[in-house]
Amino acid sequence: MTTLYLRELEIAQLAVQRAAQLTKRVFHETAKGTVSKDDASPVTIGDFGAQALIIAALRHNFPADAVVAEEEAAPLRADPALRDRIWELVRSTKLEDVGAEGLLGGGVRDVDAMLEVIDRGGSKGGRVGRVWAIDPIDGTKGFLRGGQYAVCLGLLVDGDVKVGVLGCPNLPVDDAAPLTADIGANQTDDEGRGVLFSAVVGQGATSRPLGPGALKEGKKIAMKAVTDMASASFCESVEAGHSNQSDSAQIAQKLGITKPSVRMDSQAKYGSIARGAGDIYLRLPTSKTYQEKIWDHAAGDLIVREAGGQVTDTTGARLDFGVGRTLANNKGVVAAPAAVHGQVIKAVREVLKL
Ligand SMILES: Nc1ncnc2c1ncn2[C@@H]1O[C@H](COP(=O)(O)O)[C@@H](O)[C@H]1OP(=O)(O)O
Ligand SMILES: [Mg+2]
Repeated sequence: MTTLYLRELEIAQLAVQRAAQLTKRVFHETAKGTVSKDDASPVTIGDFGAQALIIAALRHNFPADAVVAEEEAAPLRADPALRDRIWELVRSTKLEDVGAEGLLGGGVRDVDAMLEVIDRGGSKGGRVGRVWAIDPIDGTKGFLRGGQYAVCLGLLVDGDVKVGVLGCPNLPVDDAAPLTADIGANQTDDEGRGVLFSAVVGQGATSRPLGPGALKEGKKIAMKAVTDMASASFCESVEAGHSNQSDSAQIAQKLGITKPSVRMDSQAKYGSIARGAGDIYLRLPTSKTYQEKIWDHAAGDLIVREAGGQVTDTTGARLDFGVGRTLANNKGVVAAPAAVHGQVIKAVREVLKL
């Protein structure tokens, strides 16, 4: 049994668990309407807060590692009221498990340290060394709708994803729960929800309840074998601007898939197919110019591959995480069980004329 990346995995899981605790607090305030639409965006507050907590944990444990994250602190330096609201959340979000909180270094010292850590996410990424990719709230539209979103953390070493962790506070804990469309209804109840997906390269993928208490042992997850395309299910973005939904409908038809797509926000899609709740994830370019961001795919890519899937772009090439902050060498994403991935790519290429 290899123990490679064991410590990275433990810290990443706890860092995501803690950050998700912060986003859940913001999520429930939004759901209850205590954050008005004219207020600073709850997404903004959750994003900055979660990013600060994750980077603080990484710097405490792996001070030499580079970090690629979405946000920078400039807007907070210009807006003390916003800064202070975020600080209040960051200061007061701790893991229930005191030992685990200690492993993460106990949070952030003061408000200036918070601004400083948020700004530590500016690495250019690249092919060399250790780089953590963070999306503090992936699926911001889902977060606002009361639907799916994910706290995402991946470790790249020399451009390859080695560790991936996804916290999905609004997915069912139960791996066998059927795949349903984005809830989108400002649900306020965490009962039965919240799952933490993890993978380490070569060691498989797991799921476990996201908490709030001490993390339980993970259960191995695996993609479901697709024996009959007619009954396969595929998922895609809720946002038509993120993935071309008419192309996906044509591809599904070509494959003989008869069920309508399941639309959900965020990398919860990767987690859902990895545990066999869905079968195929299609993300089809809507523009020639958009470059996917590494933090939107690093964790999901590894979790699906370690669960028996294959993840490529629309041409069938593996996602290249070593070219910087974006997946500049790739267009779109096609994730499916390894046994049928080639068949899916063939249909994708025919419809997109690649
Ligand atoms: N034109 C686009 N094509 C693909 N993805 C996009 C596009 N514009 C934004 N995104 C990204 O899609 C992600 C959400 O994906 P999903 O639809 O699967 O929930 C967000 O991280 C968002 O990035 P950003 O946060 O920069 O807006
Ligand atoms: Mg994102």
